[in-house]
Amino acid sequence: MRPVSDEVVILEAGRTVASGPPARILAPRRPPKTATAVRVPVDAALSAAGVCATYGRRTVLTAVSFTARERECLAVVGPSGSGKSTLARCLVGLHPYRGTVTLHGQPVARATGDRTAAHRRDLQLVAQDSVAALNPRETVGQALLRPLRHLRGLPVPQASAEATNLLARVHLPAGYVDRRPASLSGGERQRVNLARALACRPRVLVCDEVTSALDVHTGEAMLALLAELRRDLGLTVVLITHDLATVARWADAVVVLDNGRVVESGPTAAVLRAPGHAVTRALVGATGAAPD
Ligand SMILES: Nc1ncnc2c1ncn2[C@@H]1O[C@H](COP(=O)(O)OP(=O)(O)OP(=O)(O)O)[C@@H](O)[C@H]1O
Repeated sequence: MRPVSDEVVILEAGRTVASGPPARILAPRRPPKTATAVRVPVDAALSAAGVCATYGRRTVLTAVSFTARERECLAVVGPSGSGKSTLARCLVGLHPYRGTVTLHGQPVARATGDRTAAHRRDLQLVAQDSVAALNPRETVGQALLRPLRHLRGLPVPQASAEATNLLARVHLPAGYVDRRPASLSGGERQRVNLARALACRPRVLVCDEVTSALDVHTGEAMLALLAELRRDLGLTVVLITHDLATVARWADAVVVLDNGRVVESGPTAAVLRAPGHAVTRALVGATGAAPD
């Protein structure tokens, strides 16, 4: 087709976004060099593409990209200070970032306040510090009722019944609805935390060092519970940890962060058998996590 006008104007939402000779404006454009081309698998549950984050002027995450497939346990590992918790906070909208986070193919807004209610429900964080995460003045029942009433919109009788179901789901007795956080063990508090995240019926859980404050036995029980929830509820779990022994036992795939960058990623068995980066080798060496 031969252009017949001297100038083309492109309007978007009533504003001129481009104008000029047809040959320039209508020519197919190359993607900008800074764009991150990411191929996302069809069964992707959560994807990060080129995520960058700062604290003030200090960059702590640089172009972090990965994909967690549906029902997968994807571990994010790295040394202390490598940016794991910051990444967890970016994923759930608690820390500002550049780049794209996609949930089941839909880009999510960068701040929790701007996210759709569905995105806020679908993507839940279980934080490391179960003491700080729970209000000491609230009973377990009150902590569970809030998301059930406000995010799920359940009336009180159904919300109360569902609170009991959630406690059963995390293997706690129904009578715990009347307990307060101070009267719970660390493992029990972390289960309440998990039950509260489950109250939203999420599709993806981001678990930030959820076992680091627990003894080995209680931590294993928590990881076994997460595996059970993946199987029974079809959840995808992003497991943030510094412990490669945990990764070896529970994760399908792993992303290794160092100094805010992804230095290695892939299926757990392959990465641990032949770690390609010095940081991964050091983590494997520290925990003796290499598979048989
Ligand atoms: N609130 C903050 N203000 C300024 N810098 C911060 C803040 N929180 C974290 N940082 C810095 O950002 C970097 C990444 O921290 P982050 O907590 O994300 O790492 P991490 O891998 O989770 O570490 P750890 O395993 O020790 O918990 C670190 O250098 C840390 O000092």
